[in-house]
Amino acid sequence: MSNSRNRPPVGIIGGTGLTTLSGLEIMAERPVVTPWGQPSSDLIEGCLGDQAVMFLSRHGNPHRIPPHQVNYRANIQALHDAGVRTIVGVNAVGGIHADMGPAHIVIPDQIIDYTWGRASTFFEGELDETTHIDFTWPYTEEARELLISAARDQKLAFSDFGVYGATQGPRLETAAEVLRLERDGCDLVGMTGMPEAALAAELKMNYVCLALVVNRAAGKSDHIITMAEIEAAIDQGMSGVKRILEASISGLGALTPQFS
Ligand SMILES: CSC[C@H]1O[C@H](OP(=O)(O)O)[C@H](O)[C@@H]1O
Ligand code: HPA
Repeated sequence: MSNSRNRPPVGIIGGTGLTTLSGLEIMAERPVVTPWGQPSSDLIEGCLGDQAVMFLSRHGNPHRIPPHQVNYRANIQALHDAGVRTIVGVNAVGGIHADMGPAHIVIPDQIIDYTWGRASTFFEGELDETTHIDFTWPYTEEARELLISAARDQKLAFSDFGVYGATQGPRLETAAEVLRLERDGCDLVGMTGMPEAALAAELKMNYVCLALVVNRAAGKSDHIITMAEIEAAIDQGMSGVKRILEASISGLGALTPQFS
């Protein structure tokens, strides 16, 4: 049996409400620069149980980088170059689907990208050839199954499906925009799911999203969205997200890399 501490580290990108990862046994904190510039935070190298982990804070630590200004390319490249082959993107989202209310956990299976103007590919500039990756299934199914079985074992309220609509932000949506997202088939709305997932796919990395609903999407409740409501849902739900990470991390570390 392979020693899990010798396996490639699993990358965890923490979002809103997960700027640091409690429970992580920290070994080193590495400032990194990539050809695309600086990632959002230092890479925190540590262990979760017996599995090596590289943690990166998407909005920086402290949380200061808005979703449209995250350097997604630097974040994914930094994790790739640190040996990561599987990434879990943790996301706070608004719930559109009626069953996806605050503190509900979702492991989505699809994305629709509504973002614009973001540096969204590694394949540009002086190229020898054009590259069009397949992106039919944006999340690695084996990784999704590991999160789903961990959520089930932990007896958490969760959904094993969902279409993540990635909006530009940083403002929240109008009620009409959410109705349009719903007509399009979106169950969740967030601002950071893209281009993060596509960039990981371009570098042939396994990628999966672990989403925590922190509010009902605009127009889907009888009140406007407040930061107090979002913080309360994070307080209520983030412990479940961490339990899923802890319970699945060893399996994630053992996933077959798409490259060596
Ligand atoms: C009102 S909170 C919005 C903020 O939270 C989500 O971030 P992340 O996906 O990094 O957890 C959302 O995408 C926005 O950036
Ligand atoms: O309602 C939302 N919309 C977009 N992004 C979000 N992130 C958390 N909640 C939301």
